[in-house]
Amino acid sequence: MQRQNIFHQSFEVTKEQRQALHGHKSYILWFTGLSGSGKSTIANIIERKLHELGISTYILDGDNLREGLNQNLGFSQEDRKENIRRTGELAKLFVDSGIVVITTLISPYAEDRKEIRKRVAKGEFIEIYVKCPLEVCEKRDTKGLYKKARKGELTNMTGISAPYEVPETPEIVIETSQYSSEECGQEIINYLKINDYLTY
Ligand SMILES: Nc1ncnc2c1ncn2[C@@H]1O[C@H](COP(=O)(O)OS(=O)(=O)O)[C@@H](OP(=O)(O)O)[C@H]1O
Ligand SMILES: Nc1ncnc2c1ncn2[C@@H]1O[C@H](COP(=O)(O)OP(=O)(O)O)[C@@H](O)[C@H]1O
Repeated sequence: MQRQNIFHQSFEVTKEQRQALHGHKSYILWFTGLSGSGKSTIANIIERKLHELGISTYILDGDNLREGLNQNLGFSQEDRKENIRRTGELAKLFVDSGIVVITTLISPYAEDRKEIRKRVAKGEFIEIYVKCPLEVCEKRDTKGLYKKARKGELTNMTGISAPYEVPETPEIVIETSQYSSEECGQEIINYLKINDYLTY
């Protein structure tokens, strides 16, 4: 990899100026959790609520990114690492553009999530652990993936044949087997309000 002839370019308009134009801060709402835990459902609710509050948002969804930007990646530990790294870099660019970016990747490895936290300024990485027991996710099985994994038709399935490392100190934990999706969404909005994330 040739990095020695690369020169970082700076431009006149700053992240802070873009944030001021939008009228709010920009940051990453990084959802992490098992397949079927509720990441996409809650992200959808959050985006709607933020949109109604006049906040500019964008969702980076794991499945959707794998259709394009990350289409050459599978589900080995190495590929997941690259998947998270690329998505983290993309999310960082969204933050620089002044937009609130919501990511909904399983992101099962603690180290990969920590790397992204290190790449952005303090307070710009809000880790949201979507907590839900494997048995509940498996019962939901909205995509039929757990069934396939149990039958041996799908390898490296998170929670079954690949690990999920629970976040140690996430900013927010939501329990989707205990509370309704609206209640979980509201909990995140409350966190953002209390911690002054909804204004500039
Ligand atoms: N083996 C295996 N394990 C887990 N998930 C699988 C697998 N194969 C396909 N899928 C589908 O891919 C979605 C997860 O992709 P991600 O990019 O979020 O995964 S990761 O963060 O790189 O671990 C995941 O989406 P969610 O169910 O929304 O989590 C599935 O739709
Ligand atoms: N409290 C809840 N929060 C989120 N999803 C819930 C909840 N209760 C039931 N569900 C259901 O669980 C499923 C979660 O699927 P999804 O949001 O696609 O999960 P993920 O993106 O983590 O794979 C959806 O069918 C949703 O309707």
